[in-house]
Amino acid sequence: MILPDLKTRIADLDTADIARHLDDKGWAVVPRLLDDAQCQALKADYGSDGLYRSTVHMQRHGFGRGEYRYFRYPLPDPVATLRGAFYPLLAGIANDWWAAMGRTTLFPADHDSFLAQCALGGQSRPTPLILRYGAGDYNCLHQDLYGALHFPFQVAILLSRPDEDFSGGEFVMTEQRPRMQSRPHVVPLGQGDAVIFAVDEAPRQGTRGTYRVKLRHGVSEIRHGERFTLGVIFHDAMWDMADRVGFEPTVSLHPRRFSRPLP
Ligand SMILES: O=C(O)CCC(=O)C(=O)O
Ligand SMILES: [Fe+2]
Repeated sequence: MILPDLKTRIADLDTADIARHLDDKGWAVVPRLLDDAQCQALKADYGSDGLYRSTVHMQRHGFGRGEYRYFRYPLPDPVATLRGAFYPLLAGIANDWWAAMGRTTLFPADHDSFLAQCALGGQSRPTPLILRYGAGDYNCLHQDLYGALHFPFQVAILLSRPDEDFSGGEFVMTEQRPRMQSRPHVVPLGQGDAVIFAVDEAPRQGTRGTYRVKLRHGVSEIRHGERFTLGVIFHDAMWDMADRVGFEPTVSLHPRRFSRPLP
């Protein structure tokens, strides 16, 4: 089922404004994308075992503390609508970023074609997920890379109310910069807000051309209550379990400077 209102809302978003925020910070917020009822329904479905292909206890893998569940195909709504509607909006920005970083592959305009590319490379397990944290839980800085192929953006939607359902539990990102100290970001989110953010690398303009920064995201400790998030990742996964990348390299990023290709 496609949710026409949600689909139209996403299609009507100001792509240029989102691109500016992503270029500037590596993330952009869409306020109140899901309403209370949609957030409640997603949270209530956390216990519906049949919707999920696997459940991950983060502590067992050293990913932090808390739990998440990967949806199985076919994705339920609004997850399917969100994934299908955000992809075309972001594919153009993704192609601009890839070109700025000197990469030649192009992202197709529709999500089904991109998923077909993932499947050809052995990545066919669905990656959208719901995360649940209680008091004392947190999510270590990581990247949701599940194979050789990845789409450069993902979306997370906060399903709980800050200060009412939970306190603490802020969505954080670090931006690792070549030969510079890392820059922290704390993204302010209310219930139903969506944050679009960079999965891995982002291009930045320097005085000597474009350079790359590496982004990781996570969640600070929940002080009280319960916090749920819906995560929408556009590439499918090669692995069966919760593989994700989070290790800090022990050496600084190789600078990899290059210039924007000529038009
Ligand atoms: O709970 C959060 O806000 C972070 C979710 C996350 O790591 C993701 O959606 O990939
Ligand atoms: Fe994540």
